[in-house]
Amino acid sequence: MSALYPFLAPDGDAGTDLVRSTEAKAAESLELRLRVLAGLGPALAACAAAMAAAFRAGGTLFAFGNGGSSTDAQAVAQVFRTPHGTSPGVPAICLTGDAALLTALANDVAFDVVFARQLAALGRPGDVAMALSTSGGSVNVLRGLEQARRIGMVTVGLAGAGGGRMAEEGLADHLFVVPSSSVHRVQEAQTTLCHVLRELAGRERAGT
Ligand SMILES: O=C(CO)[C@@H](O)[C@H](O)[C@H](O)[C@H](O)COP(=O)(O)O
Repeated sequence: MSALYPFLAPDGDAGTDLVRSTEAKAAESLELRLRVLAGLGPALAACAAAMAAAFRAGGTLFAFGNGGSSTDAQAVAQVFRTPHGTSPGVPAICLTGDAALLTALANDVAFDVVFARQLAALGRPGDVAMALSTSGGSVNVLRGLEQARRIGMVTVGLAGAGGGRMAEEGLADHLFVVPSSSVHRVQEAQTTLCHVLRELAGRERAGT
C-alpha cells in the first residue's frame, strides 16, 4: 500500500508497479526541486529584485512558451496578476492565450515570430519577458527573447537540459537551468521557480 497514493494501489503486480513508479517520479521531482532551489538562491533573489524594480516603474510581465510551457506561462501571468496578501497583483500577460492572434501570426508570418511580433507591438523598455522552455532551443522562444532584448526589456529565461541555445547565446539576463532531461521533471521544477520568483518579487516590492 502506498503512503503517498493509496488510491493507486489496486490488487496485483500491475498496481504495485504503478505505485512504485509513481512514487519514484514524485521522489525524483522533489529531489530535483530541492536541488535547484538550493543552488539558485542568490540568482533568484537578484532576478526578483530586478522584476520588482520593473513593476515599481510600471512595467508589465510577458510570459511565453510552447506546449506544457505555454500552460505554465499562463499560470505565471495569472499568479503575478493576482493579489497575494499585502502584495498587489502586477500587469502580467501570457502571449499564448489568444488563439486568433497566434494562428494569424503563425499562418500569415511564421511560427518562429509568434512571440517576437507580439512583443514588438506591446513591449516597452523596462518591461519583463519571461521565457519558458524545457529544451532551451525552441526558435520562437529564442526569437522572443531577442526581440525583448532589442526593446530594452529585462529578460528572464527558464530552461532545462543544460540550457540549450538559450544559455549558449546568452539571451537571458537572468537564466535558470533545471538540470534534467525529463520534460516533465523540468516543467515541475520551473513551476516551483516561478512561484518562488513571484513571492520574492512581491515581498521585495512590498518592502517586507
Ligand atoms: O509538455 C509537453 C509534454 O509534457 C510538450 O507539450 C512540450 O511542452 C512541447 O513538446 C514543446 O513544444 C516543447 O518545447 P520546449 O519546452 O522545448 O521549448
